[in-house]
Amino acid sequence: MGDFSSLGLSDWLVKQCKQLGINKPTPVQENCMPAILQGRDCMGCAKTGSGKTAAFVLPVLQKLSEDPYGIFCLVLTPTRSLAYQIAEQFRVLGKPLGLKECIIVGGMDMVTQALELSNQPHVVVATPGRLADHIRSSNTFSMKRIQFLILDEADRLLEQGCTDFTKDLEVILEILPAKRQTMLFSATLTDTLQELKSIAMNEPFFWESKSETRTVEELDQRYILTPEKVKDAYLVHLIQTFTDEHDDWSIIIFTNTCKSCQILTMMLREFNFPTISLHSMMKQKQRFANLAKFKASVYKILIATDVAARGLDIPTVQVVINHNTPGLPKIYIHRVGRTARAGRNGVSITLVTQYDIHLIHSIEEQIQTKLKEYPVEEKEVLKILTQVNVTRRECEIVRIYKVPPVQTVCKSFIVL
Ligand SMILES: Nc1ncnc2c1ncn2[C@@H]1O[C@H](COP(=O)(O)OP(=O)(O)OP(=O)(O)O)[C@@H](O)[C@H]1O
Repeated sequence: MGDFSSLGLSDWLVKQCKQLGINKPTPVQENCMPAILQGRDCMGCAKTGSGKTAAFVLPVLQKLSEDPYGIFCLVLTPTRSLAYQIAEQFRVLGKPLGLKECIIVGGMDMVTQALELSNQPHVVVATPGRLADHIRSSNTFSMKRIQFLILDEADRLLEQGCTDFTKDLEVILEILPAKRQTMLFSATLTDTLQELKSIAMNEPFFWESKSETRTVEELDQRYILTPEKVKDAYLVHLIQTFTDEHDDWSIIIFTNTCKSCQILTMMLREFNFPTISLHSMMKQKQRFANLAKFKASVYKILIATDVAARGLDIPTVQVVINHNTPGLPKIYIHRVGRTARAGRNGVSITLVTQYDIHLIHSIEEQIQTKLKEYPVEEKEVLKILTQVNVTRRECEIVRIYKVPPVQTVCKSFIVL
């Protein structure tokens, strides 16, 4: 493996990388960066946590330093928190350039954003919905001269899921110049390859990490088979065990709905676990505040919907628990990819009910890895079962009627 200089990066950028502990390029960086620096469109598909962000940030900064003007680069990404994370990488690595970047996401003030856009930032990082709103409602900025368009988590941007970005993407693509460099990155590009190729108009350089498996080797992937009614007791038992044994570990628990996210958060708090949540029914300010507290390890447990499944890079996350089995292997790959990043170890545990066994089989087939059973002392789980279920019921009532519990059961008898 070469170093960053041999890939064509300038000394000042190599120095910036070193300061951040980025010394040797990862395979996706080593393979994609020379093509990008040569001016080619590029599609990069590499596992979670493998450094895809720097693979596009570094060449853009290099080109920007050669011919700086704004607006030079547009990055689109599916979630607001990811937009902030990407902008942060541009800001830190591009510090010597005096880089002006601007973040355009929903939930924040439109007028302030419009002003920032009209100030000609070098890099705009946006979620498609809010940027399309600005394009529809204002003519105070132009993207006619952008040189780079980057679609991060590109497959998500193009799929027609519960949040459908395709209409907004059409509005955005309409105002971009045809002559530009387009880059598409994700850990799961292959399902939507044809649609993606049509966005990168010039025959793109395509790089995919050669590996049998689609998840990283450092990730220990486990499952627990449990009846639906015992699931929460397993969850409490797991959290208790991890927090007892590893006080420096952070844990993300994924669940499928905002409601479930709220109830589980309340329930784990009743057991005195330092828990915080992230889901789309929360106000944007609250989402940022919660994520910041989790990143700073003020709270060690985050309960999230799939709004946090992609891209988030939090090195302290050692465990991912899937409270529900994801319906799509792709979602599983992104969720468990929140741990075991950049060569670190991590564990994922998926709670599987009798109705989810077929889902696990299709996940295993896609990732080309067999999940191993996670050993649990069942009698310890049964000891807390009634108490956990009573607490959950109380939390459901509190959530509906927004009244505090009439009586709080003593939870201190959980001994593990
Ligand atoms: N060459 C490198 N050497 C060491 N660490 C690196 C290198 N490049 C990037 N990193 C670090 O690796 C971590 C993961 O990188 P990044 O978030 O870009 O992953 P990703 O491939 O985009 O993952 P995902 O698919 O989950 O979005 C970051 O903390 C980043 O700073």
